[in-house]
Amino acid sequence: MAVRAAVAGASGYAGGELLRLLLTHPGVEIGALTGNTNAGQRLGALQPHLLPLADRVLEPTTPEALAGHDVVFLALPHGQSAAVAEQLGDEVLVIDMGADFRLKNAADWEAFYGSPHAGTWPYGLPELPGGRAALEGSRRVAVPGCYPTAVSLALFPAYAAGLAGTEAVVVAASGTSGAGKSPKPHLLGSEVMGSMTPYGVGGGHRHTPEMIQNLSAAAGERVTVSFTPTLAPMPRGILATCSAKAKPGVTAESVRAAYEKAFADEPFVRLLPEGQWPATASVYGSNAVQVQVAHDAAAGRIVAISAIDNLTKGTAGGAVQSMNIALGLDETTGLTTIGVAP
Ligand SMILES: NC(=O)C1=CN([C@@H]2O[C@H](COP(=O)(O)OP(=O)(O)OC[C@H]3O[C@@H](n4cnc5c(N)ncnc54)[C@H](OP(=O)(O)O)[C@@H]3O)[C@@H](O)[C@H]2O)C=CC1
Ligand SMILES: CC(=O)N[C@@H](CCC(=O)OP(=O)(O)O)C(=O)O
Repeated sequence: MAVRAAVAGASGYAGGELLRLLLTHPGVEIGALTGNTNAGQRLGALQPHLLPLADRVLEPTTPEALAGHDVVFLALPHGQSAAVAEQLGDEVLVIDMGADFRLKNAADWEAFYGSPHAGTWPYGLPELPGGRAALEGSRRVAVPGCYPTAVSLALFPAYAAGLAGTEAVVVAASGTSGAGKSPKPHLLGSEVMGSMTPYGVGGGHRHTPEMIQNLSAAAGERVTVSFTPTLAPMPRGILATCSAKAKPGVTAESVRAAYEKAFADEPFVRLLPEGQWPATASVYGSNAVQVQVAHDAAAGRIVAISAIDNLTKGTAGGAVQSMNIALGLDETTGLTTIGVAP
């Protein structure tokens, strides 16, 4: 029997991508769709690509609208999820696509998000060591941020195998949908087209503590991350270029072997054949993650590169993958690794 799922934030980018995936998920029936300023609007006016839902009308995000569902997805801005979640019963599976429950350390949350910490939920990145076990049977899931998904998957094998030094350096380019749908002056078409710009430079980006949390857990010691995000003139996609010092004795073969072992049984992560490099175009609209790794012997560094679709594996696809695990469904149900080209 299908589970009934509500989506709060159905008018946004993350909510829209989630609905695109849920529409073809055989185990899900789509229930209430809620918004904020767009409550009362037809979904067809806001998400014209979701034709089967065009005549559904958005309700306001209230406990009454979200009641009576087996699963509630929260695709709301940071800081909005906790108040909604606490009105939902413990038996409902609540999947937060925002940041509210991702961090374990309250001081990190307060420093980067500037509000009291709401708590910590099981983290929705099954590929991390112990990741699946944390999600099985859970009724709460914190979906990772898009950059931490790309960066953690690129680097954790090197840390889990004890190959990498504790100071990681990451430069990642993201498509503009990562910033959400609400208008922002630096995201006007004429500002973004034909240009690339860094932002959040110097340790200021709120995804930094989340990457540190994941990589430190894999390493078993504190890892630091120097993270520079970059805005790229494309609607979707993240390309993360990550590196760390290679520990003494590391070779190209030992690095390759660690990555082959980490991803051997992963349905969504593809370690590319040597000489082939990840590309955002290859994962567009799919839940796939492309990874490649190299040992730069001259510089003494491990260089790992990943590509994801920020809206799919980076949020909505990751949310569906975690839902499947929490509900005991096949993890890949409703998800594809098949991209769109050209
Ligand atoms: N975009 C991305 O690549 C990723 C996004 N996420 C996370 O997903 C969440 C949603 O992001 P995204 O879809 O990009 O953002 P959008 O700005 O595109 O959408 C925000 C959604 O939240 C609703 N909303 C805004 N304020 C409130 C409120 N006070 N109460 C209830 N609903 C509200 C909006 O409704 P309305 O339009 O009706 O006002 C809209 O549906 C965020 O937490 C984001 O961090 C996570 C990973 C990647
Ligand atoms: C291009 C762009 O602006 N990206 C967003 C990341 C979006 C995301 O996935 O993160 P959250 O879920 O934590 O919001 C940013 O850098 O803030």
